[in-house]
Amino acid sequence: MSSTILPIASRRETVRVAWTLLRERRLPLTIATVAFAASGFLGLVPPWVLGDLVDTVGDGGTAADVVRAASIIAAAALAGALCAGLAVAALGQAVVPALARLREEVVARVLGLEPDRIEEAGAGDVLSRVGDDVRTVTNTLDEAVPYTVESSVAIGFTAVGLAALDWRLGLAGLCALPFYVLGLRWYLPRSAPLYREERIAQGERAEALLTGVHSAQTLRALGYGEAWQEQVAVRSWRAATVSITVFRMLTRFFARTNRAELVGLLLVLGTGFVLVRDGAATVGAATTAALFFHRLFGPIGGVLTTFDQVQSAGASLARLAGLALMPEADGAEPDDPASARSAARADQTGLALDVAGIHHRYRDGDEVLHDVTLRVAAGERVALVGATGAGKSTLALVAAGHLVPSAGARTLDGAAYDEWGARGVRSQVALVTQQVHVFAGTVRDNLTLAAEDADDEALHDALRRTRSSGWVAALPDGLDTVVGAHGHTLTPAQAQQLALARILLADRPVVVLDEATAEAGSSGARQLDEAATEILQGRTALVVAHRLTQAVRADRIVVLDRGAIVEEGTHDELLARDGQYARLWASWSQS
Ligand SMILES: Nc1ncnc2c1ncn2[C@@H]1O[C@H](COP(=O)(O)OP(=O)(O)OP(=O)(O)O)[C@@H](O)[C@H]1O
Repeated sequence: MSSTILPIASRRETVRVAWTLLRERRLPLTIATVAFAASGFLGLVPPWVLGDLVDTVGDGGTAADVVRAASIIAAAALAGALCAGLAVAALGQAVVPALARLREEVVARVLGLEPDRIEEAGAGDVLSRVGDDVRTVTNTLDEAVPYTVESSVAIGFTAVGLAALDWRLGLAGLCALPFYVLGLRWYLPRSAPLYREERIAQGERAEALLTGVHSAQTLRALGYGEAWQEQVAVRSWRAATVSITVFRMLTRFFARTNRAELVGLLLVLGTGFVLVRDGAATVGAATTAALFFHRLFGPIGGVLTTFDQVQSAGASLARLAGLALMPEADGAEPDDPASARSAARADQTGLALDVAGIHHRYRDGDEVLHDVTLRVAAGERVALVGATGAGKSTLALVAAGHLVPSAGARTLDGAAYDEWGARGVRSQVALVTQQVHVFAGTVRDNLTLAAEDADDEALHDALRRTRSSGWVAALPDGLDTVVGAHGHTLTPAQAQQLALARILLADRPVVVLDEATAEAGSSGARQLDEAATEILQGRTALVVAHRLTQAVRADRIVVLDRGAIVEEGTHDELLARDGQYARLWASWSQS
């Protein structure tokens, strides 16, 4: 299940992460503590003054006594509100920057995740952590945490005040405690797993929706549209069912807290009655005790009702802390075998790439690659062809090191991918996929991503070789034109050409090409084919030939059918064999 693949911090680790973030904010934390305590103390004043007033009136007090009592209550309420406001503001000063830092760390870790790790975990899990979990923790810190702290302080002061009136009244109030504890003991073991289940169900629903939205066209083209809708419906219903179960559990829990309140108040009133009857306490003191206990309803209810929110935020915080505690982006460092090898092989043309016995199954899906073994010799250009859904892109991702296969071995220049490390492989193998991203920035920024130190001459050379010089020169500011989300919009073919130019600048010995931007026969396709020919020159290349013209020029063509290699040879050999490639070629040529 997706949630088990990315780490979740233990309770101790979560507390450690929270404390590490909070301890730099000692001053606002101290102010918050003092202000909360003052507000808790001031909250005792109204019940105490009212109880006192009962005795005063009983002893023949005047209207002036009532006015005095009302003034004291108003002043205490005002001061209490000011202290509570100050406390909440100071708490915000402490926790908001801490949360911002946690969010930054989480985002940094997510950006550093290897694509195959995200693939394995499911983008939904990652997104629900940086989205839902951050939102849950933020909302809880905004409302539930200040409320919980304020309520807890009020409970503490009121309990002490009750006992200070008369220890027997304190004891009577204390008798309600086991009922609250029983309620919590009923609630806690049920709530934590239910909240976790709710979060997982929400993550899976988000993932199903996202996949559906991003791959709508492909799913429809493959005839999976309805099946996927069914999947989304099943996951949505599951998320809704879990939420309904959570709601039911909360209702039963509230019934238990009401029972505890009833028991406590009856006991305090009964004890007060006995004490007054025996002359051990005044009516005023008994009134104060009942008001004290009644005053506990709000804070206790507050703590209990926010308990679930705080617990739920705790679960979210553990998921965020799990990401924050992950080591920073893994991979091989410059002095690892990757660099040593690349230095040793710098004078040679490409590196040999081998995949052997590859099987792959996407999460919850059928196997899409079955025992694929393929060698691309150093400097060789191999084209992968096959019908839609045959597994070409999957094999390309596996070969490029962007997807860890379910089984099988991969080597580069004779050394296993594990030995190279993720960064090591990436330092040798460039991948151009069907999803090309134009980064927000200038054309120059988009190019120098691949080679920071490239000068204008190198950039222009890369543009020329990828047939992009013309349209880049025609842009309002040439190389310095801002493109991407808020800039000049590039056509898909232009974006693809930029991606190819980046590959030239990155200068990797092995290239895996899986682009399908341009329609066959269009001038865009011709230019892209020329650009591709240029970047594959002198490199080991595995090319997913979406347009069969890309296959004709390959040294060898490999035909995939339903996840298995069924034919291999040159264009002429395969045409002569009159098998699957010949049929694909015939239908391609006619279209
Ligand atoms: N991320 C994914 N999650 C689940 N299944 C996937 C994923 N990507 C591909 N598949 C499935 O794996 C199978 C092979 O897909 P793949 O994209 O590798 O085929 P292809 O030959 O490249 O197809 P095309 O020419 O349409 O790109 C298909 O059944 C596809 O639905």
